[in-house]
Parts: sequence; C-alpha cells; structure tokens
Amino acid sequence: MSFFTSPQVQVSSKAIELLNGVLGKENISTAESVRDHHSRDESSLQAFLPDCVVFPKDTLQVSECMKICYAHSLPVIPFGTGTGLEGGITAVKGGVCMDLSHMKQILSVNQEDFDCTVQPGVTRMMLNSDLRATGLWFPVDPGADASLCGMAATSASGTNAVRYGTMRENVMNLEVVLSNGDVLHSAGGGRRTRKTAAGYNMTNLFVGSEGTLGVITQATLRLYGIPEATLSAVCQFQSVQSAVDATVATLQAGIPIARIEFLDDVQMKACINYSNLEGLQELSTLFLEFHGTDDSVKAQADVVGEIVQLNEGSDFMYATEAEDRNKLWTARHSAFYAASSLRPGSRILTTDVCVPISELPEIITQTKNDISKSSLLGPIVGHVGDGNFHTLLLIDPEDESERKIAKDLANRMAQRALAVGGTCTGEHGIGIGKRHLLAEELGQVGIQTMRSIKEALDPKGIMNPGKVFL
Ligand SMILES: Cc1cc2c(cc1C)N(C[C@H](O)[C@H](O)[C@H](O)COP(=O)(O)OP(=O)(O)OC[C@H]1O[C@@H](n3cnc4c(N)ncnc43)[C@H](O)[C@@H]1O)c1[nH]c(=O)[nH]c(=O)c1N2
Ligand SMILES: CC(C)CC(=O)C(=O)O
Ligand SMILES: [Mn+2]
Repeated sequence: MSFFTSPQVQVSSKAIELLNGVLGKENISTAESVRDHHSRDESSLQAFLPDCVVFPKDTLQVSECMKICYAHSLPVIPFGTGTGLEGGITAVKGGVCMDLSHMKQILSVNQEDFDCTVQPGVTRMMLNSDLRATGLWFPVDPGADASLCGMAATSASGTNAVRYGTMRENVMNLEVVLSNGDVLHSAGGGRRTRKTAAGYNMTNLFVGSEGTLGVITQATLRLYGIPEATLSAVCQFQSVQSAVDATVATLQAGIPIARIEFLDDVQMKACINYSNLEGLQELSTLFLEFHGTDDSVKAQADVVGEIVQLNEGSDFMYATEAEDRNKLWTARHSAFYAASSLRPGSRILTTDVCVPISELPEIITQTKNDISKSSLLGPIVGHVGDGNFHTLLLIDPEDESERKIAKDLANRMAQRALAVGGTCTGEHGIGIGKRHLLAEELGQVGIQTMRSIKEALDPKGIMNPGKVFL
C-alpha cells in the first residue's frame, strides 16, 4: 500500500501554535508514526497522512480547535477508533486529524428511562461493561470495538440490528461541533425522548454523515434490558438458496429473532480453521440467536427449527451456555480476519450491499456465481435478517490487476443491488470508495440536495473533505 503526504493543504506553523495554545503541546502531534497510525482504517484503500493529530479533552477544546481550523481553512478529519472499512478517516487533503479518544466519559445513565449519554471516546464494549450491573445494554454490534460516536457517524449496525435496529433507530440526540465552532444539540439541549415531532430530524442528518458535517462530541443512546434468556443455534444447508429461503420464511413468520447471520461454505472453511469450530462442515450456514424468557426462546427456536427442516436444513446445534455462545459469536465477529487467513499476505476489499429481503436469495446466488467465475477468493457473510451481506474479496495488495478484478466484482454487486431497489451500503458508509455509487443511488436531485445541506453547514468545505461526495 502506498502512503502520501498532504497533497494540497499545509497546516502552517502559526496554526499549530494556536492549536498548541488551546490543547497544550502534549495533545498535538506531528510525529510520523502518529500521523501514519491515523492515516488509515481497517480497509485496504489508499492511505493519506494528516499534517498533525490533535487530542482534545472536552467539547470546549473541540470548539476552539474548530474555530482555528475554520479561520485558516484547514481540513479536519474526526477520528474515533479507526475501525471503519471505507477509508473515512484517511486525510485525502491533509490537514488536522481530530482524535477523540481522550473524551471517554459516560456522562449519564438513566436506568428508568433506558437511555445514556456518552462522549466520543467511549466504545461500545466500554459502555456495555459499565452497564452490566444495571441489567441494561446497548445492542448495536458491528463486531469491532468501535467508538459509539464513530458508529453514529457511519450509521453502523451489525448482528443485532434485525431485532434492535441500527444506529439510526437508537440515537436520540447528538451534540455536534459545527465547522465554525458552534455547538449544536440536534434534538435540543438535554432532550432524550423516544419520540419527537419537533421540526426536522437533525439527529438523523448527522447519523451517517461520516464526519463531513461536524464533530460529534456526545451521543444520547437508547438502552435495552438484557434478555432474561438467550439461546444461540447453528444450522447448515446444502445450498445458499435454501439457507436464505429459510431466513426469509423466518422473517415472514414474524419471529422476533435477535440475530440471523449467513456464512457461505468458503467463509465457513475460514471460520472452522481460524476459530476451531467443531462439528461444523464447509456448507452454507446460519448462526441464530433468540432473546426472551426461557419459554419464549424455546418456542421461537421450535418454529424456526421447523422452517429450517422445510428448507432441508440440518438440525440445530444449540449453544446455551455463555461460554459456547461467546465462542460462536466471536467466530462470527472474526470472519474478517478468518477470511484473510485463507490467503496469507492478502488484504480484503470489502463490500456491503443491502436489498429488500425478498431479493436476497437471488442476489446472493448471483454474486457467488460471479465470484466463482473470477480468479479471486471471496467468502460471503451476511446480516441476512436485514437483507444486508458482504463479500470479502482477497487480493494481493501489490497486484493492481487483482484490485481491478475485485473492484469490478464489487461494482457489479452494487449495480445488482441498485437494480432491485437496494443500496450500495447497508452499514459501512460511502467513505472514499463508493462516492460514484452514492451519486447513482440518489440521482441528481438527491445528490444536489445533499450538497446544499453540506454547503449550508460547512461553507468552507473543511469537514472531512474528499468523502461521500465526488
Ligand atoms: C472486523 C470488523 C468488522 C466490522 C467492522 C469493522 C471491522 C474492522 N465494521 C466497521 C466499523 O466498525 C464501523 O464503521 C464503525 O462504526 C466505525 O467506528 P470508529 O469509531 O472506528 O470510526 P472511525 O474512526 O473509523 O471513523 C469512521 C468515520 O466516522 C467519522 N467519525 C468518527 N468519529 C466521529 C465523530 N465523533 N464525529 C464525527 N465523525 C466521526 C470519521 O471521520 C470517518 O469518516 C462494521 N460496521 C458495521 O456497521 N457492521 C459490521 O458488521 C461491521 N463489522
Ligand atoms: C465482513 C466485514 C466486511 C465486516 C462486517 O461488516 C461483518 O463482519 O459483518
Ligand atoms: Mn457487517
């Protein structure tokens, strides 16, 4: 992979001096290693170095830094934990990377109202371990231990979304520092209601904005009761079609399933080896989870078991003990790393389309056929309960022709999704790699409307330039 220094904007020594004045010298770095760490996320996309990295400790410091960057027209790239998969944090125009990891307070937990407010350095695992004693949890789970505000910024979801929704449904209010340093509360200061009909939905404007509209400095989130009983299960199928047909039938039956994850035969091969999964074969597989009471999880599992049988799936292998469930879900969350172990030295070009559920069996089958015809390995995993799936295309990072084959495959996959009413990204966002697809997905009026919003909130174009828009 190649690295670039800032191609367009240089942060002047005067601006650095002013930022030093706000933050103190120890909270700003121009060291090569620090800039390098902040130049790339977990994707295999090109990495560009920021000129400096700043570590504010509170909203006031974020606001003061933004005022300096605004006055000097410096690009600002908000940085959560860098687990993104679409190059969202890379500094395509150089500038100031704003690492928010020093702001790690859980500001409030309102147990009776099932909500909490966190700063941008709080990750979902930090929050859930802090919440454990309260009997509450935050279910949105992208696998990676991402910052909750980064998850809001990318509209993340993951394995629990089929039951609990994505970040879009679970963020109630955001504090955002705008490009000129103003501090906005998207639903009004201190508001934390389940519903509101008070004007435009500014909260959801910032969910999925990928750092292009402002810096999220607080998020107020919905919480849920930890279920009384949890039952996980695995079943296997002879074909992709029957596994996905069983998923669609489960959803159509109205089962409130908590997780229903698809892994194809290639991904299973990777996971069986990487995570030492015993008793499973290299076949199309569903990992499932039921939440409820002892009786209700059993009743749900019985109905889904029958649906699986009707679709010629295997009997369930159950994981009832916490240790076995953890092993199963850790294996699922390690799918990305398991896949890359299929080809040592490879990097992964990820994909992330989402379609109406009824379109899922056909599009996954078409995608799998397309991958088989190429020279690349591309395991498939999917949050199939949401109509969302990924292929993980394994490429030699030094081989441009392989990158091209992978990009073409990814493009065809996105085109197929768009053609059936789907989206080019269910959860990873647009970043730098999918800007052309966003324009196609929204159409001219749609993209122009988004641009107008961007220009209104960020008239100098300093917020994470080069992302989302072509
Ligand atoms: C192994 C693995 C597996 C998965 C995933 C990653 C990895 C490595 N992801 C992707 C990733 O975890 C997800 O996109 C996170 O929401 C990114 O959060 P970070 O804090 O790491 O943001 P990161 O620092 O990577 O930034 C991502 C984007 O958000 C912006 N941003 C971050 N913090 C901000 C803030 N406070 N204010 C404004 N903008 C901010 C950045 O500027 C950038 O554009 C994922 N995702 C998913 O939805 N479902 C999944 O299943 C998975 N699975
Ligand atoms: C497979 C990767 C692309 C990461 C992801 O989104 C997932 O594991 O669900
Ligand atoms: Mn995913």
